[in-house]
Amino acid sequence: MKNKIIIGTRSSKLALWQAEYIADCIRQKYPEKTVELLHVTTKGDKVLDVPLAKIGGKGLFTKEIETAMLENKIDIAVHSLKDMPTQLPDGLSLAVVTKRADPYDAFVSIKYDSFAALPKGAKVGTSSLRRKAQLLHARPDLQIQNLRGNVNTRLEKLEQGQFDAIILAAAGLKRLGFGARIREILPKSLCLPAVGQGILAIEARTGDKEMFSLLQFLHDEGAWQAALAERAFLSRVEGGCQVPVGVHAVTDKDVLTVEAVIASLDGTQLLYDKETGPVSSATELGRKAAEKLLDEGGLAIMQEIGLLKD
Ligand SMILES: NCc1[nH]cc(CCC(=O)O)c1CC(=O)O
Repeated sequence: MKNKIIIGTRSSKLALWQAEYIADCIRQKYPEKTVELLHVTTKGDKVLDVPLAKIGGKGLFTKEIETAMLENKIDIAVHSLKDMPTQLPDGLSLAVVTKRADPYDAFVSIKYDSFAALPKGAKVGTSSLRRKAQLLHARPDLQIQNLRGNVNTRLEKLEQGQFDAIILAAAGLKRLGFGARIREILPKSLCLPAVGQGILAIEARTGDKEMFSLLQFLHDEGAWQAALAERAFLSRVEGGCQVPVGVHAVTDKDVLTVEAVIASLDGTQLLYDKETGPVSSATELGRKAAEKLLDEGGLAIMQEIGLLKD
């Protein structure tokens, strides 16, 4: 049995909060164990001047951490599930996902109370094609401008007056103590969240029975089933987190409902589907939503984006 557990994490404030949170949970559950963090820099942390969609590449925020785990430098890694590719590298698996925090996107602004209050042509900052496409679908007049950097940097840019509003994941804002900056949680009818948004995932070496059983106390069944459905959707539509797709699954006892959208980059086309069925078919429901949307024109949208992506 290991006495010391090393958690690999990125060094952004959000990543550190998340890794510390899991470290604390483990320390409380197993007071006899030492839990340490090891900071790892990923490509996504280094390349800050390029829109995410242009850097592309799977595992932009996870690859270097996964390498450290395969080299036994760390035991487990804590990630936002949203940042994890659907296909994990050989030798690594999802050990557990934790209870979901707020899954939705938040409207943050100094001047305006709500998304609906934005004047014509307002400047909205977000680097996510998913948010951009859905917001433009509702409000084609808006100027959606690129906004990259970690949560703290993005809030600073808003304060400097570069934007009328910015959109960030509510979960990240709340974790970092910025919940009071949220003017409005965007309803899912306006902006469906990203795969896994609000869920923390712990990755471990496949077959590391000790870590898997040690972490079981963090497992949340509802989040796990939602993650299965949402990740099945994403693996079918492909393209990772930087394509204009949103998907959100919720469980209610034995029933799972998954809602999904695929949109064109300019928001003019937006395809929506909703599937409901038994929780035991979470994966099938996610896949079914993907197949339907691809059939109904989603495939053409994805192909067009593929061409645009030089
Ligand atoms: N891509 C960055 C990222 N990854 C996870 C979160 C928020 C936390 C979460 O969704 O669990 C964020 C920030 C954001 O999108 O505003």
